Amino acid sequence: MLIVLSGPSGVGKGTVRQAMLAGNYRDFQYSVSMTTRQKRPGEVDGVDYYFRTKEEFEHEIATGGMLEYAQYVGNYYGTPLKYVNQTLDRGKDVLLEIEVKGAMQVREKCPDGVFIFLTPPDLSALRSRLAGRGTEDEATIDSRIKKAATEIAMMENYDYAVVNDKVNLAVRRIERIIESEHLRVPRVIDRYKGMLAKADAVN
Ligand SMILES: Nc1ncnc2c1ncn2[C@@H]1O[C@H](COP(=O)(O)OP(=O)(O)OP(=O)(O)O)[C@@H](O)[C@H]1O
Ligand SMILES: Nc1nc2c(ncn2[C@@H]2O[C@H](COP(=O)(O)O)[C@@H](O)[C@H]2O)c(=O)[nH]1
Repeated sequence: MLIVLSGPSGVGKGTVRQAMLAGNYRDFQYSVSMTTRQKRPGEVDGVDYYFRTKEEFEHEIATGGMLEYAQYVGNYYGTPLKYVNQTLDRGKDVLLEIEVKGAMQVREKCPDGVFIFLTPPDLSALRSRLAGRGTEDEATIDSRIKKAATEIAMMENYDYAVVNDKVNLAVRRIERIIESEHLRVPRVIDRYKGMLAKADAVN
């Protein structure tokens, strides 16, 4: 199952994902994105992002290497296609943490994905989270907050909205969504088809 988690910058997507991976629900693989933005202190290439030049990123786009991509506050961000395909083929859930324009491209290509929008309790919480993170200057925080309003207006295109008031509560809400999505009859039938195909191959 492809799980897409969006929400304005600073809402806490990365924090919630890390809390999920540190807790009981770890049954998904995180897709590391590619970006042309500068590495922040402590970020590691291949772990936080694949940090690439604009030319390298554009080469990936031109050669069909991206599932989706978008420009966000002056930089490219995108999802490498190969990892997503390989991981889904292995029967694992994949989590994408991406902004709204990219998510809508994924919606077109993978309509049976699960699209979750993480919202802040209010815009002032968003600003104080971004400021508290200390990774952007004041002007960049302003650009990101400005973008947040249009991003929140895109929420109607998602399947679920989750408020990130408290990290542990947001984690629980997302886990419940994933668990019940796994029980949807078309997905269960798909899993049975896979099992039956394997049994046929053995007999
Ligand atoms: N529920 C919460 N309550 C208070 N602070 C939070 C909460 N969730 C996250 N934060 C804090 O908000 C800041 C931004 O969180 P985080 O980096 O996870 O956001 P993000 O949505 O992944 O941002 P970006 O899209 O820019 O990567 C961090 O300092 C984090 O510790
Ligand atoms: N469309 C995509 N958006 C992405 C991807 N990876 C991250 N993002 C989003 O970009 C902004 C800014 O991120 P930051 O790390 O510079 O704070 C944020 O909304 C991310 O979710 C991607 O692969 N595709």
